[in-house]
Amino acid sequence: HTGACARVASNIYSKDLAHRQACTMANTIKYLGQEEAQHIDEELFNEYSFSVDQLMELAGLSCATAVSKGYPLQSLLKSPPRVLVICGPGNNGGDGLVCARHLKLFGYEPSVLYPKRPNKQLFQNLTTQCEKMDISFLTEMPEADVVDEVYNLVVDAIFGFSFKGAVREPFGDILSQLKKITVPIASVDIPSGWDVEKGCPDGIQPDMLISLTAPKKAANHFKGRYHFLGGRFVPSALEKKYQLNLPQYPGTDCVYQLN
Ligand SMILES: NC(=O)C1=CN([C@@H]2O[C@H](COP(=O)(O)OP(=O)(O)OC[C@H]3O[C@@H](n4cnc5c(N)ncnc54)[C@H](OP(=O)(O)O)[C@@H]3O)[C@@H](O)[C@H]2O)[C@@H](O)CC1
Ligand SMILES: [K+]
Repeated sequence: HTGACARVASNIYSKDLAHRQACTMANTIKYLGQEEAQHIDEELFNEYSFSVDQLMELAGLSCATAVSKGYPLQSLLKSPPRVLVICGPGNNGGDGLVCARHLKLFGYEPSVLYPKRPNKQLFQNLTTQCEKMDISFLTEMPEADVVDEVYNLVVDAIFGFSFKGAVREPFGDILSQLKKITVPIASVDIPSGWDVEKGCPDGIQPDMLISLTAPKKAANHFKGRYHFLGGRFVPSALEKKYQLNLPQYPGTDCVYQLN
């Protein structure tokens, strides 16, 4: 009888343990490897028929929203509320252009540095939209001391999850200036120059990271103050397939603060 009770108890215990483990798993957001991030990206476009413009708009809006939460207008030390947005040659740079446009609508004064522009209609359109909204485009990267003097923060939209290998110019020079600045850096999806999975101990050290769709493994090495999740566009079937375990975004918000 005692043995039966113990067996029942241990059965209950192991079921309880399994349940708790499942709950813990369910609550643990997945950090993606580079290939997995690229597969999800392809699936969103090919299987779910989203267009790049759609997802980029939501991604860029998430970034501007996260910036406005971490660095509200009234908290900025320098007036006018200038922000430097640095855009790279791929979709991460496109997110930056969208982010700049929303920052302008939120009352910030963004300036964009966009040194390597792809010859694609989407990026030309995003550039025109910014120009028509009186967002200035810089012709070269300011020195670190000028950045510190003029801008309240820098949005790093240089490289995202497709970055590989040694940094090529002009981005090497830009990243070396960013390592010297003291104003905060808000990185879009991945701190630029970091290996997407392993990070980069001597790379830039952003104060904010906005992970899009789901964090990438590099986010394990992020030491800044604010980690936001953005890109609230993942259909639940896709989330289940990749076991992303995304948290519930509050209400209608487009960002979720992870820490
Ligand atoms: N589904 C999602 O989650 C969504 C993702 N979105 C966003 O897209 C981002 C991924 O975009 P992506 O794939 O276009 O690549 P990205 O990382 O911007 O960079 C590629 C560019 O960088 C270049 N390059 C690479 N290595 C280099 C090096 N060492 N040194 C110098 N250059 C280098 C490379 O040049 P190439 O090799 O072609 O010469 C290419 O031009 C993702 O992180 C997120 O922000 C949202 O917009 C929408 C939904
Ligand atoms: K980035």
